[in-house]
Parts: sequence; structure tokens; C-alpha cells
Amino acid sequence: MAIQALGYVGIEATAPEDWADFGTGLLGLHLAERSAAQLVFRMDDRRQRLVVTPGARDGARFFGWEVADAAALAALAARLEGAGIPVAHGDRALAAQRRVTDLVVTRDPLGNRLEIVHGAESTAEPFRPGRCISGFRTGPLGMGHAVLMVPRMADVLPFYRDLLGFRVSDYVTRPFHAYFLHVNPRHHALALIETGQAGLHHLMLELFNLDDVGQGYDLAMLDEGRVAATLGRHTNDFMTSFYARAPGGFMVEYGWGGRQVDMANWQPVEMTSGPSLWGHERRWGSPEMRAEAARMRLDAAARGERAPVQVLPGNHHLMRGECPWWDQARSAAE
Ligand SMILES: Cc1ccc(O)c(O)c1CC[C@@H]1C(=O)CC[C@]2(C)C(=O)CC[C@@H]12
Ligand SMILES: [Fe+2]
Repeated sequence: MAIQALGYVGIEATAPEDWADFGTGLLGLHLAERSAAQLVFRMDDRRQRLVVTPGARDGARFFGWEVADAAALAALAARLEGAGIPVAHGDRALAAQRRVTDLVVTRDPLGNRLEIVHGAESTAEPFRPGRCISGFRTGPLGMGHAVLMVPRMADVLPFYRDLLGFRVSDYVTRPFHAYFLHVNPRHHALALIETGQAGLHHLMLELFNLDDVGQGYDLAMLDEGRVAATLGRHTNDFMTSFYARAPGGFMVEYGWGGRQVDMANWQPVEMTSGPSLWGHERRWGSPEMRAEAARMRLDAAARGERAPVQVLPGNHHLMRGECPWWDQARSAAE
């Protein structure tokens, strides 16, 4: 019954043509189909991973979540119906369009369209990346992760965790509420961030090689305003990544080196450090960023904390003189 991976994502775009250049030239996706109706991108041997359709607004149109087989699909559909959630069976035409054997369609409490699928189609036609990359880390880990903005955590978290069976990797309660959830060893396939709005915050795609990310970063730096957050490394999943602004407003996190969780023994943890070991700075070089960093250093000194060196505003655990994640990150890399 359990969901096993994020299989595919559908995007609605007011400027779908911009996705062709962005998807291939920066991200290195394989543009497998390009028509007036849709752009289809591949990341691996699957026929389609990211589908961009023209529309009146920008954002996510559907999320494809994979289960093992027909029995698992039926069981999960029954579970949703038992909880009073409307579920529609996808017809043959829709299954063919999504290139899966079968699917059911439902909505999360925010109205995000979820497609629960099994039997996604692969192809023997080789994956041809849009630029020279080593490839995307997918397979049992799924296509990456999606991060949704939620107006109120309590309205959404129970649906994913208690009904669909997503498991909590870790969560943040200050300065904002966020939950990171896994369905396979990828640290999170889904995260929910309480921002007061609803919508897609970002999609994360993971590369096999750090050089893929570094070269993507170089390309992103050529475009004014393309880099939404600088190269950095996350404290929870140890992903080294940067955030690019995608056509239409949300972001694509382009990463390498994420950790895997041991699903059998993992216990949810509260994250008290900042989001990043280093980097992921949105205001780089700005007077606002320098002022905040300086203020943090003064505040730390006033509290009697060590504040050994100037650090970026996001790295408040370093300011406290703590390095709690370095040892774990090092041992995970070894
Ligand atoms: C905290 C975190 C851990 C792992 C991730 O894959 C991940 O995307 C995040 C979220 C990162 C972070 C955030 O928390 C709020 C808004 C931020 C600062 C951005 O605008 C870029 C990085 C985002
Ligand atoms: Fe992310």
C-alpha cells in the first residue's frame, strides 16, 4: 500500500517555451517531446519525469506518487475513501498520457492534485542530457523532492503523514514550521513549509556528481537574478545545492550528495540548527545581509556566546560555537 517514490511532476507554465532552455541548458534534462500541448522531460530511463503544459498560471499541476503494484494502489485508494477523501479512478487515456499502467487521482487538503500510480513506463532509448552532466540520482530514491508551502501545517501534515504514510525525517519549529518526510531512503521526498501561502516552493533534483552542480552554478551565475540562493549545504540531508529561479516563479534546487536514512530505525528529530552548514544565502553581497550578520555577532557577544568569527546570518549554530552536524556529515561521507 505504501507510497515508494515521487515518480513525476506536472507543471503549468504561462511561458512554457522558457522551460525548454532552462530545463535542458541549465538543468541538463532531456527534452523528449516538444509540442504545443506539452514539453516532456526525461531524467533517466523513464519515459517522462517532468511535464510542462501551457496554462493561465504558474505552478504545480500534479504530483505522481508511486506504489508497488495494482494491489497497493487499490489498498491506498480504499484507505483514502475510508477517510472520506474523494478518489477518482484514472481512465485508460489518462494512464496512457502519464505513461503508467494505472492510477487514481485525489487532492490533498490544499487542493494539490495527487496521482497515485503504479507501473511507470521505461524506455530503451538512451537518456540524452541537455548539457554535459553525469546524470540524475533517481531509481528507488525517486525523481527528487518537492517542497510545498502550506498556510497552516496542521491542515496538511496529517493527510500526508497519517493517511498516506509519509514518515517524518525531521522538523523545524523555529523560526518557522517545516516538516521533512520520506517514503524511501532519500531523506525527504516531500517537505511542508508553513509560509502562510499555498503552492510549490521548490523541486529538488539530485545529480550524481558535484561537478554537475558546480557547472550548473556557473551557468546560473551568467543570468542576472537566476540564483535564488547561493551554493550551500543543508544541515538535515547534507545536500550540497543551490536554488535556481525556474520560469514561473518557484525554484529548482540543484543538488548533490544527499544522505540516506535507515528507514527501519529512523526516529523523527527536531532540527535546532539553521537550515545550512554554510551558504544558501538569498541576499548575498547586500547591505541587509551584512547588517544582519554584524547584528547577530553583537547579539551573540552580548549573550556571552563564543562568536569566534563572522558567520552568515543563516548559520546561527556556528555563531553559538556549535558544530553539531559536522561529525555526522563527515561520517556519512566516509
Ligand atoms: C531547510 C531545508 C533542508 C533541506 C532542503 O532540501 C531544503 O530545501 C530546506 C529549505 C531551505 C530554505 C528554507 O528553509 C526557507 C527558504 C530558503 C531559505 C530559500 O529561499 C532557499 C533555501 C530555503
Ligand atoms: Fe529542498
